[in-house]
Amino acid sequence: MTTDDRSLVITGIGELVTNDPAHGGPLGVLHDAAVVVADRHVAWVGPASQAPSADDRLDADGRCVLPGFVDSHSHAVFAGDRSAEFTARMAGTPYTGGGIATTVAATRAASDGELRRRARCLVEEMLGQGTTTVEIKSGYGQDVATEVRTLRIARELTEETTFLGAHTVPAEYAHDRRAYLDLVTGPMLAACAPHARWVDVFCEPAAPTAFDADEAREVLQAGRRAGLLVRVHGNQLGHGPGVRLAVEHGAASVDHCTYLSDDDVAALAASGTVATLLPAVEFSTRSPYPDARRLLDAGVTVALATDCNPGTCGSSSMPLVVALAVRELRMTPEQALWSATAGGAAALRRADVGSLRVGARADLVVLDAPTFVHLAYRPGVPLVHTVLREGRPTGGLRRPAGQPSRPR
Ligand SMILES: N=CN[C@@H](CCC(=O)O)C(=O)O
Ligand SMILES: [Zn+2]
Repeated sequence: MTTDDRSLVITGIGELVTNDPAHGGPLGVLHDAAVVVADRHVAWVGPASQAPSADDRLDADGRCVLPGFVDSHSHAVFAGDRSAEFTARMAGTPYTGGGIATTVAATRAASDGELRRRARCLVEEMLGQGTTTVEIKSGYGQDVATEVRTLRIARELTEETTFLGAHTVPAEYAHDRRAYLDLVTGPMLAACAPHARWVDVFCEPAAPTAFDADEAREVLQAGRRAGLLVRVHGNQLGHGPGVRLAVEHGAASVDHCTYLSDDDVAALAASGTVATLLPAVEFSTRSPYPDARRLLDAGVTVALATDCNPGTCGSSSMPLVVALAVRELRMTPEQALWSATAGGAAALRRADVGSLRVGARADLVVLDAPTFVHLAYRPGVPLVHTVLREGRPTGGLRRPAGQPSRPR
């Protein structure tokens, strides 16, 4: 199939989601469509009957094709396992963020090789489920050496890397938070900034080891001075200052947004900050879901992401997130798919991913389904047939040759 110097035409697309409003509606859906890929980018989109020829051809055989998912929030570099914490939570123990210390200890003790192997596995797992762009945070090192190690490994896997030294205050600084803030905003930031695009902070006064408004402001200001762009973990466990702080700092995104005041919603609606919702976290922590409809009705841009991490979301699956967004957040299938693709791109300030318009990166998913609605209609079913990243086929979860597709 396509290499850098060979073009590819994908024909037989029963339903094509472009996310290009020029084709109508936010999803820009075309039927009986074709896409031409050249030089790793989308070169042509239109009716199959008018498709230009290309060096190679892929017949989608009536399947649905959509932009690759953009998972704008993950913590994919870590060691250890917290399934026991999950079991306790299912028996009624609430999530407080305290378990992060368990992952910090395991991550510090792990070799680069182990961290790299585990992170690669997770990113491969994501790719097989249609995620072609992923953001990865540090935050399980919480010392200079381990934060740098985790960011270097993240950088091998994605350009969207985030410095989250201010995830929680580690145990050795529990009685001197000031000293940890000085470390995070001083030597740790200086060592990490070359490996990161973003700075993030867990601003959550309800969590004893996370950061309050003044502390979080200090972290974001230092990150900006170091040339990093801002994103924030906020309003996950209770009402608080996270959203206001994110808007005040021109953050690309504030993530979680479970507990919002009317002022928070109004501030988001008047800002360029995306609200990123992470419903697989509420699913995995048995917590109340965020009110997506309230945000959408107010005109806030909403993204959906996994938050894949060992504590609050063991899932790497954007199809699961889309299904939860429809079932539990009451988003329409159209809204959920947009938020999981174009919304994620907005949350990462990326114009080149999240859509299949001419000039976009040729990141696309062929679903073994006639319509994207099946992502929510058939939850838990491996519907991803083929994934192309930058025009190249990936291993994905392709059905072995000769095995019949399920009826569409
Ligand atoms: N809220 C903070 N951080 C992660 C959870 C990290 C953990 O519990 O290990 C989150 O986004 O949910
Ligand atoms: Zn997170």
